[in-house]
Order: sequence, then structure tokens, then C-alpha cells
Amino acid sequence: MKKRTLSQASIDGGGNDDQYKKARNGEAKPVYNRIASKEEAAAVDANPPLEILSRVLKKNGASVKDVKKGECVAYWMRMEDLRIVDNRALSRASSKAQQDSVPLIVLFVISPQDYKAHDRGARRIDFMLRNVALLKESLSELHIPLHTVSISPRKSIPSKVISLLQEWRASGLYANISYEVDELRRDIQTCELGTKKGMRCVFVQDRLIIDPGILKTKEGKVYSVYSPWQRQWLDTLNQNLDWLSEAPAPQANNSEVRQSKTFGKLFDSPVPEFVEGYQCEAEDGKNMTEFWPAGTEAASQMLDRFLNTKARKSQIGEVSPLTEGAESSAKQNRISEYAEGRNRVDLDTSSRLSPYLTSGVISARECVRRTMTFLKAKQVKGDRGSGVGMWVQEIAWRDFYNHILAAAPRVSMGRPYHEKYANVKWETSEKHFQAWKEGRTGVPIVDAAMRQMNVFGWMHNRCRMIVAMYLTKDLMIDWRLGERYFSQNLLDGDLASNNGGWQWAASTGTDAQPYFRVFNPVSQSMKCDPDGAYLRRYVTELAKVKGKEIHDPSPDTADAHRYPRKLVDHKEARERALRRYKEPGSL
Ligand SMILES: Cc1cc2nc3c(=O)[nH]c(=O)nc-3n(C[C@H](O)[C@H](O)[C@H](O)COP(=O)(O)OP(=O)(O)OC[C@H]3O[C@@H](n4cnc5c(N)ncnc54)[C@H](O)[C@@H]3O)c2cc1C
Repeated sequence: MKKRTLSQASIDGGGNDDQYKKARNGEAKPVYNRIASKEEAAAVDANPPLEILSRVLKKNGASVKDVKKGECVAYWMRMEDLRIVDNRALSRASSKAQQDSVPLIVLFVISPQDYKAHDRGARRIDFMLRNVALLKESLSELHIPLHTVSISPRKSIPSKVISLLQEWRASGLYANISYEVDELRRDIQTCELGTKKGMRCVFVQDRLIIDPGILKTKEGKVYSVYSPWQRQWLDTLNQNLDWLSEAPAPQANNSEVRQSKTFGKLFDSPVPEFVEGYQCEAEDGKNMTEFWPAGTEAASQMLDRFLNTKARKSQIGEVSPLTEGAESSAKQNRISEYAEGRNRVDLDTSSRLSPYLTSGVISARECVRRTMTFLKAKQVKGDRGSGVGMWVQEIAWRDFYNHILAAAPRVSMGRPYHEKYANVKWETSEKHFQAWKEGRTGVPIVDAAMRQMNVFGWMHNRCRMIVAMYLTKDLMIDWRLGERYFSQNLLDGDLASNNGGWQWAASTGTDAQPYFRVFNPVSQSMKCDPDGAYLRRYVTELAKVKGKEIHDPSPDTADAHRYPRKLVDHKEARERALRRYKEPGSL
């Protein structure tokens, strides 16, 4: 394979905008991505793109039944699909290629405009490219070429993909389905175009444990509350354990493909090192490579350690998850302790697999299968009473938020899940938003968590809830701004889970409890970091503050340690939030 160089390998992108811009009167105003109108959102909800795609795919299947054998079969790998093992679309494409005795070709589309529209950050794009580069090597060992192509504008993706496949004389296009509205619309168009050109399009569901649309309430409706949904999720899964089966690995192509005039050169096409506008700062890029190694093997080892090693204080911060030092002990492991441990932020109590699950470097099925092997169980354990059960419930949350996205696409169009909260009045202080982003709010747990994300590209779930609740309830700043900042900085930035988490915190989303959920950040801090070790690690100004005061420094202590004083008084802010939620539109 040719060595990748910076000059040949960069692709023009566009970068992320500032979140505030000066208005004519000099006042800084938040800048939003386009927010759909209530009517536009309702129209999309009434005819969800996933259902349209499924109709279009059926039509393709019916009209392109006896497709002639072409010269290859293509698998279009997406940025949520970055693995070879247990990949349904890749597996199906491979068996079709074997059946037709033609080579399998893998296509990867780089779409800078989509990255901009979806607030992707440089870290996520860098992680994507690192994984694609590894995959190219592994596929090449199977004589399968992986070809990357950058396409802009994004609306031309369907036509460009189909013409490329025509050039390759591909008989079929295989892909895993993405549930985001833009991606579904892209796939609908691709499939319609494929049908016109007589190309078989096979788009399959692979991202989740249970596909959207299967679980319904007794009244035949989509669930909007997690607990009853999760009970049905678990029962249904245990009745259909074959849904967890591993997709067969792809077969190697005949090595002659390397001599093919059309396909031979694809083995040499380089994977870009970066996308213009999405390049990590040098130091940050180096750190991300160390803390978040690419590849399914690394993800699998992380899972292994989660199942077999105990939590350590030394793993609080930015360290490679695969550093030596954790003794393996069947009795002490993170997953068994997870039911209580998962809310502690001063140890590595969770798996830290989210970047790998978001980018599909490891399958969610694999995670659940490994819990069954761990327990030597024939059924999936998903109860709240055990560590394993609790962890499986977290994997289920990922399914849940994707089901919400598929059934109520409004959430990805900037609309609240509950429309009645569309008029909640938000504060627009740039100073406060900036302080939140930089970890200078004067609330140590909020500041520690934000600083952690800024250097590590990841944040503990409990901290995500605390900082999101603080932004939306204490500072009363619009959840959409926080959602966007998270997406731009997290390595695991995922539309469904991020939106679900933000709307939960802002009380505009799915939650059994309505608007009155307001966390007290100080009591949260005492529970999740009892000795203040996490705070001392990130809020170094306060490292020498003794005892409980570290959770809530007095103005004098803050001044003495050159730490900012609190931006707002929690009690007053809480009352303001309750008022504004009670009567959306009021101040
Ligand atoms: C405001 C907010 C924003 C969030 N944004 C994202 C995001 O962009 N991407 C993302 O993957 N998760 C997001 N989450 C969910 C959760 O915080 C992370 O998945 C989790 O912290 C990742 O750490 P882990 O891999 O160690 O998780 P573990 O505790 O080991 O859980 C295993 C896996 O289960 C899934 N999971 C766990 N908790 C949740 C949850 N609450 N919702 C959905 N899936 C979950 C993740 O895939 C995770 O990797 C968000 C939560 C909140 C409150």
C-alpha cells in the first residue's frame, strides 16, 4: 500500500462555526443550526424516513429480482460501521460476491458537508480515519480493496455513488442503515436511483440489538418511557436470541483482483490523514491516538478488561485504557461492581467503549454476547439488581434513543421531543456559556467534567448528566447549544444518544418524571466523588482544599485559590427554571 502523505491525503472540509455571533447592536447571540418549524417536524414524524426507506427497498427487491451478474458486488461502509467482524451488510455482500464468483469491493464516502451539518468534531473524524486506515490494511489481506472517495456537495452523494458503481459494473450495493434523517434521505435517493439503473440495493439493520419498530405498547404505540420499553426489550430479546448471532466473516477475494484494470488500483488509493477543517491540533491528535487506539482488537481488549479487571484510581483521567497494572481477578471486576460503581467518577468504573460502539468498531451484539459468556448464561441478563444486568441496560439505552430517533425524527431537526417545551425561555449569556465550555463556572464538579472532556474527548455518564442539567437548569441556556458542543468534542458523539441525553437533562425529552428534575450539583458531586479525587485531578486550583469544601468552595476559598466564584446561586436558578418550565414562554 502507498504511504499516506499529508499533501495528497487531505480533503477540503469546512470546520465548525463559532456558537455565538455579534448582532448589529453589538450583543452576542447564539448561533443555531437550522431548527425545523413545528409543522415541518410534524410532517416528518407522520411519515418517518425509515419507513419510506423500507418501502423503497421492497420496491427495489421486487423490480430488480433477476439482476444480471455484474463484475463486482459493493459494500458501502458508513462511519458508524467501522469493523469487519460481525457486520451484517458486509457479510451479506461477501456471500453474494462468492455466489456470483466476482470480487467484493468496499466503498467509503467522506462527506465534509455532512460532518458540518452534524456538528462532527475533529476528534471523531480523526478516529474514523484511523479506523478506516486499519480496515484498509486488514481487508487488503483478504484481497478486498477499500476505496475512499470524498463527495461534495452532499446532495450529489446518491448520484455519484451510483455512477461509480456503474463504472465498476456492480450488480448490487449493500449497506447498513443509519437512522439519522439526512442519512435516511440519502439512502432513499440512492436506492431509487439504483432501482432505475437496475441495481439491487440491500440495506440492512445492524446498529442495534433490536431494530426500531418492533417494540410497541399494548395500544400499538411507540414507547416514550424507558422502563416498560426495557422490560419488553429484554423479554423479546430472550425469545429471539438468534438476533444476537454473529454475522459470518467476509470471504477473501480471489487474489487475481489485484491484477484487474478497474479494481487493482483501488488497493493503492490512500486513506486521507485528515479532512480539511477537521484536523486535530497536533498535541490533541497525539493524545487521542494514545487514549483511544483504533481497531476492533483494541475495543475487544477494552471489553475484556472491563469484564476481568478492577476499577483503578490511576485510570481517572487521560490514560490509555490498555495500560498495564490492573490485576485480573475473577471476583473483582468492573462489570460485577457496575450496579453501585457506575455512578462513581473517581475510578474507571465503566467500560469506556462508547467511542467504539458509536463508530461501530465493535458491535453491540458482541457486547451482549460477551456478558452471556462471562456469566456462562443461556439467556441475557438485564435486571437492575446485578452489575451485568445494569450494564446490559445501558446498552439498551442506546437502542432506546435510536428507536426514539427513528419514530420521532423531529428530535434530530432541533425540535424538543415534547413540543410543549418549544417555547421555554432561554438565557443567551455568551459569558456563561463560555465559562461552562471552559470549565470556569465556579462549580467544581461541572468544571472538572468539562475540563476532562476538553482534554480527553470523553466524559463519565454521571458527569454528562450533571453538566447538562447545570447548563439547562442553572444557567438556563438552550440544550441545543450544549448538545452541539458535546458533539463537536466527544469522540463518541452520536446523534441519538447525545440528543436523548440532552433532552432528558433539559426535561424536554423522554423521562418518566416531568419538568421538576433539577440536580443539585454539590450533592451530586459528594455522591459521585466522595473524596474529591476527581475534582483534585481536574480542578487543580483547589487541589489543596481539604475535606468536603472542595465540592462547594466559599467565595473566600475560591478567591484564595484563584478559582472563579459561582456564576449563579443554585437555589435562585432552580426557582427560575421551575417557573419557566411550568409556563413555557414566561420569564
Ligand atoms: C447529556 C448526555 C449526552 C450524551 N451523549 C452521548 C453521545 O454522544 N454518545 C454516546 O455514546 N453516549 C452519550 N451519552 C450516554 C452516556 O453518557 C455514554 O454512553 C457513556 O458515558 C459512555 O461511557 P462508557 O462507554 O464507559 O459507558 P458504559 O457505562 O460502559 O455503558 C456501555 C455502553 O452503553 C451505552 N450507554 C450507556 N449509557 C447510555 C445512555 N445514557 N444513553 C445511551 N447509551 C448509553 C454506550 O454505548 C456505552 O458505551 C450521553 C449522556 C448524556 C447525559
